[in-house]
Amino acid sequence: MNGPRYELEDGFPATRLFAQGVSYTYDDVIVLPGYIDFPADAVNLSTRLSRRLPLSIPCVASPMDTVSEASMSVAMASLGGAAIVHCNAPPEDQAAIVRAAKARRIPFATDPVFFSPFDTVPDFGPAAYALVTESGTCKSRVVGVVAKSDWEGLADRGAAVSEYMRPAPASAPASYDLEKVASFLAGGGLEYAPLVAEDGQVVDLVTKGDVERIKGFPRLGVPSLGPDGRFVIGAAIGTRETDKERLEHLVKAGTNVVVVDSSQGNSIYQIEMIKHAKSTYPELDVIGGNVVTIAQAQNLIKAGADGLRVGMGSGSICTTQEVCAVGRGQATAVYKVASFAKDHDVPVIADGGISNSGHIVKALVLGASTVMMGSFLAGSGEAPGVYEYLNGRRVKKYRGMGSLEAMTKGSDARYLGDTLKLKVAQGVVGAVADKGSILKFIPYTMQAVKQGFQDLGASSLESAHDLLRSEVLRFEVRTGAAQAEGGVHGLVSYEKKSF
Ligand SMILES: NC(=O)C1=CN([C@@H]2O[C@H](COP(=O)(O)OP(=O)(O)OC[C@H]3O[C@@H](n4cnc5c(N)ncnc54)[C@H](O)[C@@H]3O)[C@@H](O)[C@H]2O)C=CC1
Ligand SMILES: O=c1[nH]c(=O)c2[nH+]cn([C@@H]3O[C@H](COP(=O)(O)O)[C@@H](O)[C@H]3O)c2[nH]1
Ligand SMILES: [K+]
Repeated sequence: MNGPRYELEDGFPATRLFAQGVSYTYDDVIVLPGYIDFPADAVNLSTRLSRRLPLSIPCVASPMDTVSEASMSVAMASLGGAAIVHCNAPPEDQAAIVRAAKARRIPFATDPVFFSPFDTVPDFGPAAYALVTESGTCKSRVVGVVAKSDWEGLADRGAAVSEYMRPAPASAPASYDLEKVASFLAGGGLEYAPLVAEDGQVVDLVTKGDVERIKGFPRLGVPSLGPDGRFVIGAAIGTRETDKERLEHLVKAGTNVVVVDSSQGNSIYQIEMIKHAKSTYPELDVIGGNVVTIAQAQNLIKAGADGLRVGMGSGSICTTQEVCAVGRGQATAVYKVASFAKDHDVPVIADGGISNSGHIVKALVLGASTVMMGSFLAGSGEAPGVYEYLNGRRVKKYRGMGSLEAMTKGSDARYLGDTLKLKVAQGVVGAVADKGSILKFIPYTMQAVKQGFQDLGASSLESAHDLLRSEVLRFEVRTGAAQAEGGVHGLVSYEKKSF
C-alpha cells in the first residue's frame, strides 16, 4: 500500500538503520506497523531451510545435546519445521538417532524398553509398558507386552517375564501417521500397538493415551517430508578429518541436510568440508556457518553452501563475545548476511537469541528464512533429559556446546585435539523452565508471528522480504526507556500467560 510521501519518510529503512556502525540486537530495534488488508490466519509462513528444502514453518531446533535428538526431530518435522541432530556423540549413535526419527511418521518417539521372555525385571523405569521380543531387542518379533502395573503386583519380582507378560498385540506399520495409528487403535479396540518397520524392526510402542494427548494439541500443519516420503531430518558435523566418516554414516541413515557446526565458519577447515560434502554427495544440502559478516558469507557460498547459519555470541548460553571479543549484534548480523545471501538464492538461518515470538518476527523481516532455537525449545518434553526441581520450579538442563561440561562429554577432539591443548569454555551450563510440549507452544508461537506479520502488512515471508528491500518497511532504534515502555511496567504484580 503506497501512502502519502510523508508516511514513507517516517522511520528508517533497514539500509540506513544498519549503516551506522552500531551492532543492534533484536531488542534494540522496533518495526513500524504497515497496512492490514488480510486476516492473520491468511499469513503464509512457509519457507526454505536451505536451497532445496522447503518447510511449512520457519522453525529449526539447534544441534545441541540438550535440544535435538529423535523426539525433537519428529515433533519438529510433524509441525513443518526441522531439527538438526547434534554431533556430540559417536557417529554411529548420531546416525542411530537419525534412523530412529526417520523410521516413524508420528510426532513423538518414546524409546521403548525391550525384554526377552526369559528376562527378569529388577527395576521397571518410568514407562507404563515394555515390549517383549524373542531376543529382547528391537530387532526381533514381538511376543508380548509387560505392563508396569502387572509387574508392580507380582508377589515374586524375580519371575521370568514370560510368566506374567500379556499376549503379543497387533502391530501397526511404522509408516502410519497419527491419524492412521488412531484409527488402527480405535478399530481394534486396542490400548496399545507396537510400530513395526518394513525390515521387521520394532520402532515404538504407541498407546491410546499418547494419541489422546496429542489430539488435545492444536492441529498439526503440513509436515516436513523429504523426497523419500519420510520426515526431513538434519544433522550436524564438525570440520575434522574424522567428520568425513561421520558424514557417510549420516547420509546412509537418510539425513536430508547437514549443518557444518562451528562458531566461526569462515575457516579453511569448513570450506574444505563443504567442498568435500558437495562433491561426494551432490544431492545433499549443506548448511555452512556460523557467520555474521558478508565476507564470511561470501566464502562459504563460494565453497558451495546451500544455506547459512547466522549468529556469533548471540545465544542464551554463549560467552563467545565475552571470551573472544568477536561476534555481532544479532539483528545487524542477520540483516547484513541475508542482504548478501539473497542475491545467491541462499536461505539464512537466524541462530541464537530467540526468546519470544517478537524476536522471530524481527529475524524473519530482517531477511532470515528460518530461526534456529536452543533455549526456546530446551524446556520442552521433546528435549533430551529429565525434568528436575530447582527452587520449587520444574526445569530441564540446557548447556552450551562450548561449555566445559559438553566439551568433556564428547567434543574433546575438537577442543583438545592437535593444536588447542588448553580448554577454555565459550558457553555455560544452566537450566530452563518446563514449557510442556512443542506440539502445543510452537503452534501458538506461530500464530503470534502471523499476527506480527499482519501488523506489518506482510502476508508471507516473501512479501516481508520484498517490503524490507523496497524500503517500505521502516524501523527505529529503541532507547532504553522505549524498551522499558515496550515491556510490562508500573504494575505491583502480574501474571504473564500468553495462551
Ligand atoms: N554460534 C556461536 O556463537 C557459538 C557456537 N558454539 C558452538 O559450540 C560448538 C563448538 O564450536 P567451535 O568451538 O567453533 O568448534 P570447531 O570445531 O569449529 O572449532 C574448535 C577449534 O578447532 C579448530 N579446528 C576445527 N577444525 C579443524 C581441523 N580440521 N584441523 C585443525 N583445527 C581445526 C578450530 O579452528 C577451533 O580452534 C558448536 O556446536 C558451536 O555451534 C560455540 C561458540 C560460539
Ligand atoms: O558461544 C556459544 N557457546 C556455546 O557453548 C554454544 N552452544 C551453542 N551455541 C549457540 O547458541 C545457539 C542457541 O542459542 P539460544 O539458546 O539463544 O537459542 C546455538 O544454536 C549455537 O549457535 C553456543 N554459543
Ligand atoms: K550471549
